[in-house]
Amino acid sequence: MEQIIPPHATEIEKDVLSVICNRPELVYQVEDLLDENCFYQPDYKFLFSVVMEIHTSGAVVSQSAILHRIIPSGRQDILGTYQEIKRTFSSEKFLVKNAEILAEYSTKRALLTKALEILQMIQRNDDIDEIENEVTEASTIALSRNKNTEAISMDEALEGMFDLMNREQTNGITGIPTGLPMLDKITGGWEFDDKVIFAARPGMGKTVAATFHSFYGAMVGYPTALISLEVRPAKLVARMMSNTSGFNSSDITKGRLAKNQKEIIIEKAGEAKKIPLYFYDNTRSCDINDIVRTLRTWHRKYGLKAAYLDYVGLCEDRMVKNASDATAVMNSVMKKLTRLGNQLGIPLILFSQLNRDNEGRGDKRPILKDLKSSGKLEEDATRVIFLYRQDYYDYNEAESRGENFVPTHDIEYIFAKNREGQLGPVLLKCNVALNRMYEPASMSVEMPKGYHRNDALNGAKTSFS
Ligand SMILES: Nc1ncnc2c1ncn2[C@@H]1O[C@H](COP(=O)(O)OP(=O)(O)OP(=O)(O)O)[C@@H](O)[C@H]1O
Repeated sequence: MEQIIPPHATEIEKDVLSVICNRPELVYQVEDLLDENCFYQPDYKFLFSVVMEIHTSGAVVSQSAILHRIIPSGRQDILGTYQEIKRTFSSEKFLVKNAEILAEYSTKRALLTKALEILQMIQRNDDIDEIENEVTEASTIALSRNKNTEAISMDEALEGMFDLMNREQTNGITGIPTGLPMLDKITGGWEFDDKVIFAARPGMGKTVAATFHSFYGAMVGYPTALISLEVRPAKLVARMMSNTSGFNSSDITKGRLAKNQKEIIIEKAGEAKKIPLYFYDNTRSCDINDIVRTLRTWHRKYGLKAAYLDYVGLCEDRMVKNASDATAVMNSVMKKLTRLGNQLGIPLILFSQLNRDNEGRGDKRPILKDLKSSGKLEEDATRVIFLYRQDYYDYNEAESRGENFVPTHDIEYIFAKNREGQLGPVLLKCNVALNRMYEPASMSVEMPKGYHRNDALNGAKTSFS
């Protein structure tokens, strides 16, 4: 393939650098417009990164501060370039304009790299879905070009408010129903901009909650992704069929049902076939980049309205150089998920495993501090819900004493963070053997008959019953 020289403008790069090296107080004018990738010439790129490091540390970008960074970095070879840039006179008048030109060149170079990748994929005859994903990423690069300079006008913001205000409500909520009205009352259902973190110790019911809520949302017609990185789809649906049939999920998966019971399961499975619930094959990859790409494809193909991920701590990220740095991996995973949720405009319901910090306390109910070791989870979440079942501890204690144990089926959904909503515990019921959640006043949640769609997010109504 013919070598293509990436578009760049070295003279403008030099001009911009000379202004900010001679008049460092002007750096603020371009700090949101430029990053080091906006510089093509390697020495200029390095010098810019040095200037920005000093600037973001809060220090004055003086000649001595610059030299103090260059000399220990072993890049004395760059001193000549720096002196030359200092001697160059450029007018500050064009600083912002020139910075915009560099940002544009940088976008064009990124697009060129992406376009060459796409070309190679086409030549290799790669899968069309993979190619489409790269094309989507290319348009994201192009769209993000003016993200720092374009304003949303008052008029546009008001239009957005009207869209929210006029959304159709179903059973008093605008978001995706959870299957539990008490929960919907507090949350308004999962909203398009939600990043919900469910956090709990192992065995507290994360997978029960993920399967129950995702099944319910899909059942009432919202195309939903259920990504479990530890339980295979066959076992996840066994839990769902356990809920609808009333047979213990392990009896289903271990082949312990009688013939007539199996017939009931076959009937329930027949009803469930059309439900728009999509499972992820976790044997293929646990890498967040593959998960994000998959969700983008499903959003396009199936019109996804919600995605569940059980659990984020199992995600890997091949882009993080030091894979053993769990905090760096988690932060990168959350950044990618948050960006995806914002771009697709769908709620993400993410599950997280807590470490043992709570176990040493008298009251073992988790608190926000327990999430701290999981990086930016709390920061990025719109809601944080801890799951807590006293039964779990009481069962273990009864067993160690050789006593009988009668479960209360109590489960607490503890809202530790809830944007636009109340905080504190909500007492619900959870029959773990049947994968069934319900409210204390009732025995079970009425699962909708057949599959119907009442799409409260966009007001569209269709029926598939
Ligand atoms: N078929 C069943 N019969 C009885 N108990 C069950 C059954 N299936 C699951 N459980 C119990 O239900 C509890 C919740 O299970 P769940 O898989 O939701 O936990 P989790 O929070 O996802 O934990 P982990 O991360 O360890 O999988 C566990 O204590 C588990 O032992």
